[in-house]
Amino acid sequence: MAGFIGGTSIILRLEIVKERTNFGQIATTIGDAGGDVVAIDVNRSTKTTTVRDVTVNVSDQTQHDAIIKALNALDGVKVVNVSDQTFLLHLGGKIETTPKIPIKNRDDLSRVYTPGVANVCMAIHEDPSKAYSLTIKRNTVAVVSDGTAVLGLGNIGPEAAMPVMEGKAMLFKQLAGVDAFPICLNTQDTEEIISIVKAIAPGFGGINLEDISSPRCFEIEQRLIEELDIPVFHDDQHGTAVVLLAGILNAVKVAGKKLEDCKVVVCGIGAAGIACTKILLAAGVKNVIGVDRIGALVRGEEYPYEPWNWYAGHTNPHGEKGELSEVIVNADIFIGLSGPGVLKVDDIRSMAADPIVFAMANPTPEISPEEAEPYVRVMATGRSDYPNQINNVLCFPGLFRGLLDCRASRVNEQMKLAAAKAIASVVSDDELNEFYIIPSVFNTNVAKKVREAVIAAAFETGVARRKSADIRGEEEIGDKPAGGESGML
Ligand SMILES: NC(=O)C1=CN([C@@H]2O[C@H](COP(=O)(O)OP(=O)(O)OC[C@H]3O[C@@H](n4cnc5c(N)ncnc54)[C@H](O)[C@@H]3O)[C@@H](O)[C@H]2O)C=CC1
Ligand SMILES: CC(=O)C(=O)O
Ligand SMILES: [Mg+2]
Repeated sequence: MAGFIGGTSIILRLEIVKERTNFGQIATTIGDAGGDVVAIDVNRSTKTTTVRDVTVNVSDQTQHDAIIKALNALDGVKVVNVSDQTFLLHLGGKIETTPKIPIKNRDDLSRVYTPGVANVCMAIHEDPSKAYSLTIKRNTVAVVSDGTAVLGLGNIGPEAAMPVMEGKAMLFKQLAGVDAFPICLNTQDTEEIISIVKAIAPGFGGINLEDISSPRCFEIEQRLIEELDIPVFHDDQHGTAVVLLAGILNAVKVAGKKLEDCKVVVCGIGAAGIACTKILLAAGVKNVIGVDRIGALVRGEEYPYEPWNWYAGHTNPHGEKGELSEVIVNADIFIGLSGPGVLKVDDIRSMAADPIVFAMANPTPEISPEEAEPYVRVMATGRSDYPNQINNVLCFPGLFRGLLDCRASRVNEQMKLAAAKAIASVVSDDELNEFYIIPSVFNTNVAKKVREAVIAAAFETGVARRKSADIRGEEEIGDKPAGGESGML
């Protein structure tokens, strides 16, 4: 098995000679090696042997290897096979296309396909806007990546990016009824990516750019916004920023801090770090310091990377210089969008009272909650296995549901701020506490509230292309598209 990141659940197929050992011994051996037995199934049994499938939670590759070694050393036990539940879940991919109507006979065939379909094609040819009512366009989003900044794993290529994009497509559908297609491109050339996305756009109601490294992601997004008439949204920038702001709005309430007075250190000044900084500045934060591998970004320095020159010119008002450990002193908030293990316990100890730490690098945060928790007031990560998951999944499903339903031409700042406030508002003041600053991904109110906020902002800012009366209510979220198109031919 390939090495794995983070905890996982493995299934061990064990052939056990009944006379030589018993299951108690096996369970003890697994436990002593650090594993947690969570399920046992009998696969087959004879008079002398039993084959059992034992599901075990393991925290890392070392523990995994230790368990196998200890079991193989037991008299009367043979490890026949080891499978990983996460890999099993990915076999054959995670999504499929399902027709909305069955083709039962020749008559159906002649309508959904040729010759009947030709009339529909010609109707769209005469009025291309009918693509919204007569094709899947009104409910589709392309999730486009080139595999260059996949989570925090880096440039791992388009094939390796597919599982993430399939996962995003699942979330789009389950949380907001949006049909999303994973599209991973075998090119890292900015112009080529722009031209490919423009070429595939006719079949889509929106474009979600994902895990494209900076600075190319900025130009790709900007050019596509200018050159396409459907909304284009780089999730790692804006989705992350929206959810970050939602979490910060609630975290400062818990910690009794005023956002505008906070000193904020952002580590990792790439796509997500820059967008998160921009939304914090827009929300009134005055003292943000950006830190990347070269240390704090300071006004007056010349950086080879253009976005950093902009960044340095708009942040760090007191010109603080140095490494993360130097500029984090007396900071109220740390935001990590860099990589694993960047933040140390001593860094947190040097922060102001009641520090807020958002270690958002995926899949391994800048510091583990176990290490940080004794020293922080509020701790959040991007992961689903800890409290306070700050992840763009809280934004993109509801945001695109809203964009598609009001047929917005673009995403603007007002929509992003409205979405952030909507997410924050799902946690009521009564519920708010250190371990619950952000709603769960499974809270169905999140996508509904984000959708409503986005639609309202789209109408206020004049980017909605449907009449408000044409848009049906929120009860549609999660089962089918909310667009009421029947009378629109
Ligand atoms: N929780 C969430 O919703 C999200 C989390 N992320 C995470 O944020 C991280 C960055 O993502 P992107 O901005 O898309 O990537 P990016 O490649 O555009 O930027 C990453 C930046 O972090 C810097 N960096 C890396 N290691 C560093 C270190 N040890 N010290 C200081 N700076 C360091 C890099 O130099 C680069 O400027 C990834 O781990 C990603 O998983 C990104 C988007 C959403
Ligand atoms: C969550 C996400 O989009 C990322 O880590 O890249
Ligand atoms: Mg991403």
